[in-house]
Amino acid sequence: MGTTTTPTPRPDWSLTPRGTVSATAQGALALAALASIGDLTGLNPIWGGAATAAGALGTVVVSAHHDHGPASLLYRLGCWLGAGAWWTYTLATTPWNLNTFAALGIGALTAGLLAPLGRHTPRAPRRPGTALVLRHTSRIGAEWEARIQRVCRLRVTVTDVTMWATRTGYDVHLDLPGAGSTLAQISGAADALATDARLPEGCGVEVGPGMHRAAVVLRVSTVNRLEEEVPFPPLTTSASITDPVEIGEYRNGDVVQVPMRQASALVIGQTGSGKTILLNVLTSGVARCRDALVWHIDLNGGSLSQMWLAPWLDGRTDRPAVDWAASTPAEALDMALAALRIAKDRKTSARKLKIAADTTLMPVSPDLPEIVIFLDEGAEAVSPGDRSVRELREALEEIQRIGRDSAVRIVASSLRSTSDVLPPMIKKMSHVRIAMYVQDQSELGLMYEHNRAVNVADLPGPGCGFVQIGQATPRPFKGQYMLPSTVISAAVQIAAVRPELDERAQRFAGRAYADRYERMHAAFTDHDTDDAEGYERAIPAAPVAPARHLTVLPGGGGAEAWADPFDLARHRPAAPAPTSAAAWPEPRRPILRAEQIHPVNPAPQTRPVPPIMARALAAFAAADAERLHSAELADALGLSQTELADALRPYGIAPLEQPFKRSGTRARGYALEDFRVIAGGHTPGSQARVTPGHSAL
Ligand SMILES: Nc1ncnc2c1ncn2[C@@H]1O[C@H](COP(=O)(O)OP(=O)(O)OP(=O)(O)O)[C@@H](O)[C@H]1O
Repeated sequence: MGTTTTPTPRPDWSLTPRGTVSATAQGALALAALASIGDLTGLNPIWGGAATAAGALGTVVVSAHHDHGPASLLYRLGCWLGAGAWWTYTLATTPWNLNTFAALGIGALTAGLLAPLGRHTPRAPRRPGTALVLRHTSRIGAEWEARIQRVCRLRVTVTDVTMWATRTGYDVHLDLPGAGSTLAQISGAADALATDARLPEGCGVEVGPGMHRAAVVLRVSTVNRLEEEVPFPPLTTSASITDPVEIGEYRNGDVVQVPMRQASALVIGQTGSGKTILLNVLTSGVARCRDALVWHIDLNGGSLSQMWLAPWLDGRTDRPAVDWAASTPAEALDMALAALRIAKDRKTSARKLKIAADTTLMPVSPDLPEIVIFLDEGAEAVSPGDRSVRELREALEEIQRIGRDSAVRIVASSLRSTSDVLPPMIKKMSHVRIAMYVQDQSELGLMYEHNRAVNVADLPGPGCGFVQIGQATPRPFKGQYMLPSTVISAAVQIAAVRPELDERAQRFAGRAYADRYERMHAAFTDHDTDDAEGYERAIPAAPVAPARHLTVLPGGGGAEAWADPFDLARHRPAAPAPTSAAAWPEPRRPILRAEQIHPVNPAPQTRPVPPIMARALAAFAAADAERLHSAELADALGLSQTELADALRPYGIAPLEQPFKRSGTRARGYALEDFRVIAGGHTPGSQARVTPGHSAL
């Protein structure tokens, strides 16, 4: 058994204080020694004052550096000032009397008793980003912290609140508390949070990821912007399919950008939800690209393709804007099989191109364009229950499976997303999923796998929808509003500049593709309007830059020859000119501005003023105003703003582009002049009367 030896502790002769008492005693003795030396050497008291000031300043700087708390700083400052004052006093007088040493003793005792205050106590940790929260938004941040605690039982930290540029809402940035909390817990409670915040009807809370896994962004809308119209912007034709297609706006004013180079898309929506208008916007977004072609499968009586083909059917363009449109299941099958052959061929034939471009994705170009097949309400036509269309369905499904790299993509639309009408594969393979206005929550549930962030209450009406891109949370948006006249002028513009299908693909597409124009002409001319004269009037003679000038065509005749409201609607301003003026057709009739025309004598007979015009004119008269805000006019006519816009659209009357101020409020609205013109009144200073083909815009 061995013995253990305990090492003898070595004596510690250092002057380092062992505790509060020794530190206090050492301090007092050192001070007394300094006072004695000062007295013996006759040191000037000014050095005492200087040493005190330097010590106090050093204490402040060092405390700030070590982030000492306020109590610690005050204690250290107090010690320096007390000791310094005592020493300076002894230099000015003498330390050798009882009172002076009594003061030193009391000072040392006080410093010893208060010593715990001097310990290093760092400030309370600052909540990340709290300093960034501006004063006027910090109240909002505090409210949301309390709300999330109440509704989700999570103690989150709001790090920032930013107002939207549109002033119609704000973003709340927050950090989750950890301890197993996830973004899903908050997004699942989005509806409850919106209710708790008492947001107005149609407004809501969108929950999205932040900069890291524990960061969350709440997009809170406080004004229902989805009720406002998003006009279709002027069309440009130099885009590439590798750029996303813009289809509308989110609540915060951000543009909805849909990637179309690699993604297939699915659009659902009940009748009247705005599907066709959205498909028109998507068609223009793809067809305007220098490296993409649109093919339509339109088994729905031509409701999608008709207007895109109209300028070509009418002989105004040499080729249609839409490269191929199928109106029968047989031709749709020919199209799908042709696209499939092209996709398969490109898989191997594009290999050299990929190596040359050193890219893993087939590079598209005007010489090798992407093909996007639009299937208008055709999902039903390829529904799983229908055996007769099995081949078409299988071909489309295979394109979705293999056509990403080969740049053959599908945009399918359907009334519903249930598996009895929509092949599950088409839904599964659609990277972009858009659900236009529906009344039934279960429809949205089926489309977005019952994502709890998706609520039918967030869609105030037609033209609104949810869009989901990839795995992102579906977000409400308002689609761009594309009018028939805009489609037709876009078709003219696109037909002039779009690419042709590459020769190799044409060979793989076969005879069905080579003969397509004849069949399209026959099929879609059949659907054309009998009123050729009226239809010609609807086609813009030449594109004009959007401007709210009164444009009147010369003419005469009786009131019976007035333009149909639908024609008037189609004479709205068109998009800007295509790349070359030579591409434009000759105008049928010269277009003159109001100030350029001579008065026309009023016709003896006049058509009765439409009731909506009469009531609107009365509302302007009652308000004694030349302009009225949309809300005011809608109220006066007992309509909602959307109903008012819908009622006036056939007459070509739309709100003024620029908002204006009335009673201190700035908003968009209508001009009396527009109603006067349509109602057959006289524009100020003019005797011009609207005659057939006249446009009020
Ligand atoms: N983006 C929009 N902005 C404003 N209103 C819109 C918009 N989209 C659609 N609407 C309104 O909804 C109506 C129906 O639109 P659209 O014809 O596109 O619907 P749909 O779903 O194709 O209907 P259907 O299946 O019956 O043809 C339009 O006449 C218009 O009043």
